[in-house]
Amino acid sequence: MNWSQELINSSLWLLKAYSITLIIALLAGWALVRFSGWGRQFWRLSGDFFSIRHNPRPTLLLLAILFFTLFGVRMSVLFSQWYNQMYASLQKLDERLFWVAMWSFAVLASVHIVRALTSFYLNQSFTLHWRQWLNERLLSGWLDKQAYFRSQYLETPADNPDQRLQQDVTSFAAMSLSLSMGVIDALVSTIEFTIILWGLSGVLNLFGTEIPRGMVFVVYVYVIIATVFAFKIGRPLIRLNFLNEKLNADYRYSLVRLREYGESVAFYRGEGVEGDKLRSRFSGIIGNAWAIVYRSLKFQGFNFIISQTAAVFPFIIQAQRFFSKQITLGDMVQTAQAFGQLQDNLSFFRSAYDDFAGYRAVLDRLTGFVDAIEQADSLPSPQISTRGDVLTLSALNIQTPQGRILLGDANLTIKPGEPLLIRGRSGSGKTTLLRAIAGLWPYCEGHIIRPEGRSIFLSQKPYLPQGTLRDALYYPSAAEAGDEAAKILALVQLGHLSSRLDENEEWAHILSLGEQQRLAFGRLLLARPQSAFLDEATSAMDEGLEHTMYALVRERLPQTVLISVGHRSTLNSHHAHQLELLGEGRWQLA
Ligand SMILES: Nc1ncnc2c1ncn2[C@@H]1O[C@H](COP(=O)(O)OP(=O)(O)OP(=O)(O)O)[C@@H](O)[C@H]1O
Repeated sequence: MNWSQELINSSLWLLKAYSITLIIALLAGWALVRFSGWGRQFWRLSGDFFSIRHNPRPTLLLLAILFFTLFGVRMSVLFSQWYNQMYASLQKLDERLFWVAMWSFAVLASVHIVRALTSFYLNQSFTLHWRQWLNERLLSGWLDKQAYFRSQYLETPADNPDQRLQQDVTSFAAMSLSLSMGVIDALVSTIEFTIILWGLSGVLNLFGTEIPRGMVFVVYVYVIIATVFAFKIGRPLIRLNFLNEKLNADYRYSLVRLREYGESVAFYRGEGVEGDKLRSRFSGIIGNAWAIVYRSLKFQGFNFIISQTAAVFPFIIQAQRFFSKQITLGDMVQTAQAFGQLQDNLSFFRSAYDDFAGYRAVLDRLTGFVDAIEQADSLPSPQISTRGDVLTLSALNIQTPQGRILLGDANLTIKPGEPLLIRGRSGSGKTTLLRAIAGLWPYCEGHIIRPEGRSIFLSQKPYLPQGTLRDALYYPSAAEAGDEAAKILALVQLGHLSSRLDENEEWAHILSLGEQQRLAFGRLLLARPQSAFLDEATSAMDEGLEHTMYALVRERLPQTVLISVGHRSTLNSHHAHQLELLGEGRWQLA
């Protein structure tokens, strides 16, 4: 191998291949985005990531990855030539040439290792950045305008958002890159190795017919026939693997549910029913796994036959030309090697077809998720503004999603120091009125003016975040060090917990419901909001505790506009006014 010449040749080859591939890839990319449904889906998800104005880095990285992919193709061509040279030296018993070949290999292998590692690093770095970017885009869309909550009102809410955010985002980035670069690699390699094989092949005598360059045609026919059969035998595996994912996810979900509702199941002694369900789900997984095993036996069996035959096939075809001294041993070995490469590259398109079906499912799930976010954002929202220190409802109408009127034309003003109690029978719309005031209920018209400053909503089952008790007490603000938290705990009669303020526990499972409700009152006292909305927030307390909690709030937060929802008559004494929801939208203020 003439190194300086090879360096020039390879550089020129790379330059030419890079320019041609880049132009074709750009044109193909443009046509796919323009004319194919999935191309459009791809661009909708990630077009902004490739915006050079925003950030040129991803595009530059991609250009570098393309370069190293083509470099890889060139390296395999050089290795193929090396095989030829090496075996030629053995055939000629030329020791000098043999050692030259060994040194050449050292250089080639070193370049190959550096190239492969650089390529690996660039690929990983690009996929990680892409994944980070897409995760952030979807996560902020999901959180910012409360789509995670409001999307439940859509006709077709996005199922399993957790899977879409975690698994699909990961697969999208990795598969987009591996499929696109895989296609480029396979196409360029196919062209290169077809050229090599073309040069090595002579006239093939097949059943008395002479086919010039027959070897090249034979390899294509061989691979096409093998591909068709492999496709037919392997096809059921796609569905079985998909089913495997789904059955495992269902089993996991049932196990998580058992943990979540452990206490209720234990009280009911429901282990039998739960066990039956878990076992039946698990046996579904095992049944499917056996189907995969049997199908894989056939599939792998076929693949073994094909690959074992491919190992000797090119030798058989070239044998006659070798023994009649038309080609060297090097040519013979290079033929086998090029044959193998070509077979690999052409097989790529068969396996890519399967991957592509999975990729389209990922695209559908992710664009469905973006649709759900956009639709949730465009659901109507009540007009809410903040002004002064009173709460005003003007001409407020609230309906259910089905159009049943819950509150008709409500007009009222609530001042600090004059708390309002909302009453009404179950299902009359009390909680929904609070949701409307919080801006969470899309099905309402009218105007809501909330006092300026912070609002706090306490529900019957308070939300406790993961973390320490201190985090739970300050939620959603950041926890503060110091002994104010302990003082507040004592006030809400949770003094026995003050030594455990900084313990990381599943507090939602440890604290009783009454304790959780008192913790929520502590949160209210710490946050000192301008308005507070309490939805059956004392339902699990006895009347004495309820009295203490309300007395605390009224004494410590006299400037807070307070609205409660509740059924108990003991609540009356803590509220200056009562709003009674009478059904069909009628209401009465007392
Ligand atoms: N997401 C929803 N989709 C459809 N209907 C809903 C939804 N949320 C609430 N509703 C309906 O709206 C009505 C009012 O519900 P809401 O929870 O406000 O009642 P409530 O007065 O607070 O009842 P309770 O005293 O039992 O807590 C109910 O008929 C309920 O079924």
